Amino acid sequence: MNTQPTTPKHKIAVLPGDGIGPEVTEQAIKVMDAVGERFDTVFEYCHADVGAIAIDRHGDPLPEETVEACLNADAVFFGAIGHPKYDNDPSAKVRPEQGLLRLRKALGLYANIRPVKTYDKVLHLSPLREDRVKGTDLVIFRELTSGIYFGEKGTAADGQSAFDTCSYQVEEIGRITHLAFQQAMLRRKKVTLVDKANVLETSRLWRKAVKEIAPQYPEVALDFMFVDNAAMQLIQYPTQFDVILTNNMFGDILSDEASVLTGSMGLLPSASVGLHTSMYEPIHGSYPQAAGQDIANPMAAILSAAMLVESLGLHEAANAIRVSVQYVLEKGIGTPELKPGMVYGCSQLGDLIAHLVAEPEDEILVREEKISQRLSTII
Ligand SMILES: NC(=O)C1=CN([C@@H]2O[C@H](COP(=O)(O)OP(=O)(O)OC[C@H]3O[C@@H](n4cnc5c(N)ncnc54)[C@H](O)[C@@H]3O)[C@@H](O)[C@H]2O)C=CC1
Ligand SMILES: CC(C)CC(=O)C(=O)O
Ligand SMILES: [Mg+2]
Repeated sequence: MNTQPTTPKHKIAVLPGDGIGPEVTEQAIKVMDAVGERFDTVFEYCHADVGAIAIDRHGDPLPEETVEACLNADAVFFGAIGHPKYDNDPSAKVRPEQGLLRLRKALGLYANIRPVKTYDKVLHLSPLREDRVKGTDLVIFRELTSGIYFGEKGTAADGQSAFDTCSYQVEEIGRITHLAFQQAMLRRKKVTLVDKANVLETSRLWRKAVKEIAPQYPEVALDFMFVDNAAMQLIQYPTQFDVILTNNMFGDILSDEASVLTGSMGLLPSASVGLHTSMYEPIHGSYPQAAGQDIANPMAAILSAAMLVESLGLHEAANAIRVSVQYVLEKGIGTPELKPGMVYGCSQLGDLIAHLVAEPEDEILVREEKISQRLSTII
């Protein structure tokens, strides 16, 4: 009888999408393969189409086989979708974004978790004052399958008016609220509900529903902030936040804003979780201006891969990825949008981070040598 332990295998559905999506996804996969080798884990990938590429190939931004691939996987890695030919055509009936929204719904991904953390040694990457961003460590819990992005919408026949409806059910608010409070219990025990309860009925429902749940977590302090103020406070005094809980649209907007604290949209990862397979995706879009140029920052995608790996229980592997990304940034290595003088390409960074995660953390000196050796072969 063969008593050899078998190498664990994880099935990952990979949806590269459009624009820079395929480029950053390729780097994330490189890093996952490297970390898998080091920690004796195999990732088996099943590629599937979503977004504009899926419209081109299948006439549908979310073909049924893509949903099947996701439902049959242990986790989904998603790049980005979106193409200017649809962004510039308001009358387009089928749009890449519908693929993403439908996928979130099909997988029941009601919570999008977006961590925002600055590292002391790379505070200078932020365009904001270092003393303001120092110590930022917050996480946004964005409701992801309801609200105004999913409400009834339409345009009048004469083209003179249009509407989008925002509606929420108490149950939809409750399930993400529990996740946010559970996360707060593991952190600094503070939840800030961001809403517009001075104007919006749905926001008043959020306040009521969240207040009713809060007593189940007596150690967690709950406070409330209107979204316009929150947009300002996030830049002015970001360290006041621990867990931000908010609806779909406010979370979408505030998290792009929050990326400025760290220095780039290309640095923020996310996890979307809910009823079925979880999905890991950078917060950025398809950044079409950069597509095919090898200049997009792959770190958001690579850090999303770290969240994916973590979700599979591979904590050391996830940590190896995070440590390597941080190390590279600390060494002043990055894509051009981060700072003048950072001139590395998307694939160079993927190669470098894959190389770093492949071996155990060495002493700094050994790493220094490894970095310069590696750079000399990939530049
Ligand atoms: N999750 C998704 O797939 C998303 C898709 N979109 C779609 O993406 C397309 C472009 O939308 P935009 O509003 O321009 O948002 P975007 O996120 O693609 O880009 C906005 C800006 O962020 C910066 N940026 C984004 N990703 C970066 C990266 N990896 N490295 C360095 N800089 C980066 C660039 O300065 C870029 O101009 C649209 O079609 C939109 O619908 C937008 C947001 C999310
Ligand atoms: C299609 C959009 C809702 C995507 C987006 O901006 C996001 O999820 O951050
Ligand atoms: Mg967004």
